[in-house]
Amino acid sequence: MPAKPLKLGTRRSPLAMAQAHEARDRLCRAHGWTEDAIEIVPVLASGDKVQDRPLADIGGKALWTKELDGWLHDGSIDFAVHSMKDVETIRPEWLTIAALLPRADVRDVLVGARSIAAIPPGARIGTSAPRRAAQMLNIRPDLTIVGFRGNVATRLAKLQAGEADVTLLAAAGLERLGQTGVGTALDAPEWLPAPAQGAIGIECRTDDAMTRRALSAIDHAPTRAQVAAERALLLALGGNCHSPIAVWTQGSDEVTMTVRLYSPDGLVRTGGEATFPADSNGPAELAARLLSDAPEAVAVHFSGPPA
Ligand SMILES: NCc1[nH]cc(CCC(=O)O)c1CC(=O)O
Repeated sequence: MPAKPLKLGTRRSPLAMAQAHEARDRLCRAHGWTEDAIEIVPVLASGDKVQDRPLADIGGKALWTKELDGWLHDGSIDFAVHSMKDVETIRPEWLTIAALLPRADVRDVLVGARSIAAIPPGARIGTSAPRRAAQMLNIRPDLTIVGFRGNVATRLAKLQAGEADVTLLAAAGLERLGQTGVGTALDAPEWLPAPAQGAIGIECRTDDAMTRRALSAIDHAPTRAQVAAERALLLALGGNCHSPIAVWTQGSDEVTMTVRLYSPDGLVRTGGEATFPADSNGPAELAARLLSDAPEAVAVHFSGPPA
């Protein structure tokens, strides 16, 4: 057992809490600790406080980690558990992603229709994610997008209340909330997930050797390989949460990445696929190739690699 309980910081949405419990269970199991070795410390994140506007318009992914980053920095917590999909591509040096838990189902789930083809003409799709909106409009330009923020239960309730006809949710989130019967999972390569979807990451202070060592015991190498490749791709594309990008990675030592970039209205799309060793320059090379091929309507949403 650690000398005193380790403090695990998490957002307090039901999904974030489920993920925090999964992290605690895995860590205790790996080290033979009892549950009281880890104290769960929940926070209401800025991203959860503002529900009426798209995240991309109010400050982006930083709003999911701002409070927990502060608590890590001042020592109020020892580590923080995040959906890697929500963690910015560039993180401060003093933070380290010390563990990635085994990736869950990476797919999106369509709720409200049995398939994309079965969605009635002109139906309203509830989503605030640029990738989901663009991907759907690319396949079904007749559909209308309506903004749809909030946690999983809120979005399902909004759908029930008729605020939209169809919505899209991550299979991983539904699974972790025990809602496995909901909707139809959409398969690649027709429909691609978001970078790092389905992966839970644990961050701690880079100089906290003890916590890093404890977390390394539950790091899942294949997930790390895929998430690292997807984050390297995002970095080299200069994408942010406004940029409609979809990516699907298979493999671990050697990875195959299938990528699509869109204009926000979904009308213009470019894409590519490549296979390379996970720890190579492959993601950056693929990004450079995609950007050099990208039509203007797509390219303006990607700024390229940082200078
Ligand atoms: N954008 C919010 C968010 N961040 C992570 C997940 C689901 C879990 C995951 O992808 O790891 C969700 C909900 C959703 O997209 O339906």
